[in-house]
Amino acid sequence: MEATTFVLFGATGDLAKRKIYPALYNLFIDQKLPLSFSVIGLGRRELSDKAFQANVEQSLLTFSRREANDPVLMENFLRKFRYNVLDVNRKEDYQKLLQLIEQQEEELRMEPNRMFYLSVGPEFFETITANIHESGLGSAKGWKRLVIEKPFGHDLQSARDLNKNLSKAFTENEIFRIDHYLGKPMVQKLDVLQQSNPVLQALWGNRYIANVQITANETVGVEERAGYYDHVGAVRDMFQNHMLQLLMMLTIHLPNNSTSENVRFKKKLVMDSLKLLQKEDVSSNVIRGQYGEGTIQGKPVVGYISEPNIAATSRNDTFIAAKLQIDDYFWRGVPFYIRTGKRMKDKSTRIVIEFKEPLKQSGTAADTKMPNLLIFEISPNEGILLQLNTIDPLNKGEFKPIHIDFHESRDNVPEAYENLICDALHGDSTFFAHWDEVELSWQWVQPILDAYEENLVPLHLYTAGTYGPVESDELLAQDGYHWWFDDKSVQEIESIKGGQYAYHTND
Ligand SMILES: NC(=O)C1=CN([C@@H]2O[C@H](COP(=O)(O)OP(=O)(O)OC[C@H]3O[C@@H](n4cnc5c(N)ncnc54)[C@H](OP(=O)(O)O)[C@@H]3O)[C@@H](O)[C@H]2O)C=CC1
Ligand SMILES: O=C1O[C@H](COP(=O)(O)O)[C@@H](O)[C@H](O)[C@H]1O
Repeated sequence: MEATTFVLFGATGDLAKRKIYPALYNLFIDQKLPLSFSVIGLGRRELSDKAFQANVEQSLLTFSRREANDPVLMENFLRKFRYNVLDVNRKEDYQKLLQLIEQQEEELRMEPNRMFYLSVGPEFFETITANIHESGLGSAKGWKRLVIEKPFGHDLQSARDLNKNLSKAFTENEIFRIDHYLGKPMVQKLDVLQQSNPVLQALWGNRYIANVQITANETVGVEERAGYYDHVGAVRDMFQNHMLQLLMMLTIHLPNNSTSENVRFKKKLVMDSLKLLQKEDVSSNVIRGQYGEGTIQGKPVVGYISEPNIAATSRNDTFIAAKLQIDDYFWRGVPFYIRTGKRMKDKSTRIVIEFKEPLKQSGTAADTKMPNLLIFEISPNEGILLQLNTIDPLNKGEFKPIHIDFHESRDNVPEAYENLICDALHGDSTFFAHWDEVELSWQWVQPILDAYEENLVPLHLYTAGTYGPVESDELLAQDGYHWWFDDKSVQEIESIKGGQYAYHTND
């Protein structure tokens, strides 16, 4: 891998500590970092290199999933880290940074390849990229890359404005927009599973699939992020990015040995085919919710408007469920139900594919028969489960669902940030959000934002520790379906199977 200077804006922040340093450390242990690699951490506070390295070490001890107690390994890793004070608004700080980088590249005989990672608030993105451009930091002979964290805009117009400004300093091929759901190992496997298994390939589309359910439930509430979250809500925080990315990754049809260009092109096709909602239709296709007080894992929790720094009058959404339709050859007629919420009963991100029931449709008595389900467990557990029907040996004539279940041990699963940083170091943008799809995602979400703004969609209060407002069940019920793995469906299956079915986990 090519020599790289990893220039980290926001090196003293929360994301750097919790995700970026542990990811770099794991890549280092697995020998996936370039041999010639150095990190320059940036922030306003004064820190010596030693103090910075001590902070990095502390974050590894706290957050790394791997052992961080081998002193030699640790020393070798920390030696790669240096710190430099930089205020994003001070032009002279960029000149000092340029000198430091050039000096280091010369000392270490490194090619001038620079990866600029913006782990700072989005309000700084345009200032930083303009200064990288003007200062000459981005003009070296090697390659340059920009890694940015969501949010990529606040609505369609602001996303377009942001992109226009970033494009003045970096080309689209140089911009790596992180959506950490695209780094989750199961999400990265979705296309391979489809491409390399004819049994799945043959079933992939509207001929056999009745509906698809994509869920990302969290048990946590707003935590200490009121300032951010109360302005974005579930629709911007999770739906516009993570949830639509899951939809794209599941539904694209890729050729064998596809490239990042193929992925980008096919994702755009999916988003282009997504039926747009009119503002007036939002209330019949989208359920907006906000959590009230309740109990999570036996502990009482307050409602959203009683959380610290949230106004008692806040109408912010903490839950969204929506019905989407892809109007193309493969998916026409298959409803996609997507939901995500905070303070839900359990922590689970999963995709459930419910297959059509040919026996029921042809009028054959099959009351006890369950539909075939294919479930991709994305996190916190990773696995694939297939539900098939067989005959109950104790009660002939009755169907009994059986489960073919594969689960990956959590220890074997790399963190999303490891995968993504490794890909960015290789210049592979397959699992990053490309501008086309980001723009089309905002375009799809914009009528929802407008309808919320104009209060055209009711805000349903749901009890913390449940599966969201009952209205979200009705969204499926009107089409003859229900959410799988909520209490009702679990009981239904258990009553037939006579055993423990669900594998719910906690945050
Ligand atoms: N934390 C998380 O889990 C996630 C965060 N994100 C995104 O990542 C980004 C960073 O988030 P997070 O780490 O939580 O934020 P923090 O508030 O914890 O950190 C912000 C960082 O920015 C630096 N900073 C602030 N102002 C300036 C300035 N004027 N000049 C130079 N540096 C400055 C701070 O350093 P100093 O104070 O030393 O100047 C600090 O290192 C955001 O865009 C966020 O939306 C995305 C997903 C998850
Ligand atoms: O991006 C975000 O994701 C997290 C949920 O991520 P997960 O990997 O734990 O599923 C969410 O809590 C946060 O609000 C959002 O900004």
